[in-house]
Amino acid sequence: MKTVIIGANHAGIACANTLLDTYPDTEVVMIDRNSNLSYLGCGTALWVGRQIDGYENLFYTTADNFRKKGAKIYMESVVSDIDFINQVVHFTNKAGEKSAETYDKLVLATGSKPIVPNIPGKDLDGIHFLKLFQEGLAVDLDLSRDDVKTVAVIGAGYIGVEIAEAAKRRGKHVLLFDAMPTSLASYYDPEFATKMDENLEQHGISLHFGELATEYKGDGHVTQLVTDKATYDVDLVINAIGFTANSDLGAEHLDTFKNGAYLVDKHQKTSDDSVYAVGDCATIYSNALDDTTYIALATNAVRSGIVAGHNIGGTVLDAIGVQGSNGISIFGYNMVSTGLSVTAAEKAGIDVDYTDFEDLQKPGFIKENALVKIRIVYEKSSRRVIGAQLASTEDISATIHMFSLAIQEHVTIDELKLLDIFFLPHFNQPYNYITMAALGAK
Ligand SMILES: Cc1cc2nc3c(=O)[nH]c(=O)nc-3n(C[C@H](O)[C@H](O)[C@H](O)COP(=O)(O)OP(=O)(O)OC[C@H]3O[C@@H](n4cnc5c(N)ncnc54)[C@H](O)[C@@H]3O)c2cc1C
Ligand SMILES: NC(=O)c1ccc[n+]([C@@H]2O[C@H](COP(=O)([O-])OP(=O)(O)OC[C@H]3O[C@@H](n4cnc5c(N)ncnc54)[C@H](O)[C@@H]3O)[C@@H](O)[C@H]2O)c1
Repeated sequence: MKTVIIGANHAGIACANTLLDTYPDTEVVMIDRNSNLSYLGCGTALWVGRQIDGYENLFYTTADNFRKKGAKIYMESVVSDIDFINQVVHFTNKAGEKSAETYDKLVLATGSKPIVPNIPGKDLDGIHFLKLFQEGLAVDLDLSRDDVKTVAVIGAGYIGVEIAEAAKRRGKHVLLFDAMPTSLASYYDPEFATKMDENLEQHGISLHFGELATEYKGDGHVTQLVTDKATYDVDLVINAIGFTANSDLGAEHLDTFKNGAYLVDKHQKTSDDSVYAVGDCATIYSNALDDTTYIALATNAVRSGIVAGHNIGGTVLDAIGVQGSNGISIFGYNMVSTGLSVTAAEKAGIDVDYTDFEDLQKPGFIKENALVKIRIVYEKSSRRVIGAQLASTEDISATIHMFSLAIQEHVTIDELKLLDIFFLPHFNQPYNYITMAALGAK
């Protein structure tokens, strides 16, 4: 059995490792257009903001590691065409040489691409995206220039907020724009997102929400950003208005979701029996929505790669769906969420209620202590938990995993009320915030 994997980043790597480690008789061929693989984009803001020493440790494997395991791997090779009928992948290397590989099974792991704001001036110099390692390098280099004083970040989602913090840490004047009225609006309800907004403002970031960029101006290099409200002098722009699936290769042959992602089943199989799709180029099943959706996260990429690897290798393994669990930590303020916010649930047509609670993490007699804010979202009719949000300067990150499992297992808000949660003053209160929030549910 010969498997060709197009895309050797997180999803493709997870699939290749599963096949190579568990099914040694499988022949694996990997093809990627990039010169590097396994870059953890989550570290870009950390090294650009000088919170870690450098980017070297943000790569967790190499092409040679795959060669050692017996795979054939082509880097800097762009797949231009797939003959799905004869099962052949055509690609071209950096030197312009054309090659082809036949397959028994094909894995599409081509990931995502940043959405480009289609406005005048978008091709000026000094306008960046932040998907690839190389793009992080370019931003880092520009931030090192003394004449770059003002940075505009378009999009206050995860990438935008993280890179705004990084640019501020590099001493720049930072303007952060979003079409929505708050930052992080896709992940948190306004009661939580505004806490992050206060945090950003307290650290000197200038917020421009509900404001749309309409034009970039400059003579070769960007010097001004025009929005529907004002014109700003800027030296650098970073676009971060979301990702969409990179699915051009198979879009005509395979069934796709509304954003173009390949529609996959529980085995990561597409509408073609020989073709699987994993990671950001594929759909994913949301247990909160109880429906197919699109969530671009490295965590989902890895899990879906493992599922495809086992099914191709011969072990039937069903994907169990995801909750879209996520987290962010900005200037020491931590926020985590899973499932749906009230806003997202309403948008999806789910009738929900929610319960909020806020208290110190630990008993008052403990000095190192901080407020924790929690919201649990549940469906009115079934009372199943479908979302949770937490915010604190304490590390509350592990709590969200429990809510992720609760959503996956259809736990109701009433079942959470008397859940056995341990108490130790070093960690939490006897009347801890999860129990108190659950008990407060209508
Ligand atoms: C700045 C940043 C921070 C992030 N932080 C987090 C985080 O903290 N947590 C989290 O869970 N997620 C995070 N993400 C999202 C995460 O990086 C993506 O979800 C993840 O990279 C998806 O992995 P993937 O392998 O599916 O796709 P990709 O990483 O997009 O990889 C696709 C691969 O396919 C190759 N390819 C595409 N087309 C072709 C072609 N025609 N021929 C050959 N090769 C091709 C590409 O070169 C690439 O290597 C972040 C992303 C960014 C950009
Ligand atoms: N900490 C993490 O887990 C982490 C970190 C970085 C990236 N990621 C993932 O990578 C993917 C891409 O991140 P992202 O930040 O680009 O996307 P995102 O979806 O997190 O945020 C995009 C933001 O852009 C805004 N927006 C959309 N169109 C706009 C427009 N025309 N003008 C102004 N604002 C506009 C949206 O309201 C949204 O707030 C996401 O799936 C994200 O979850 C995750």
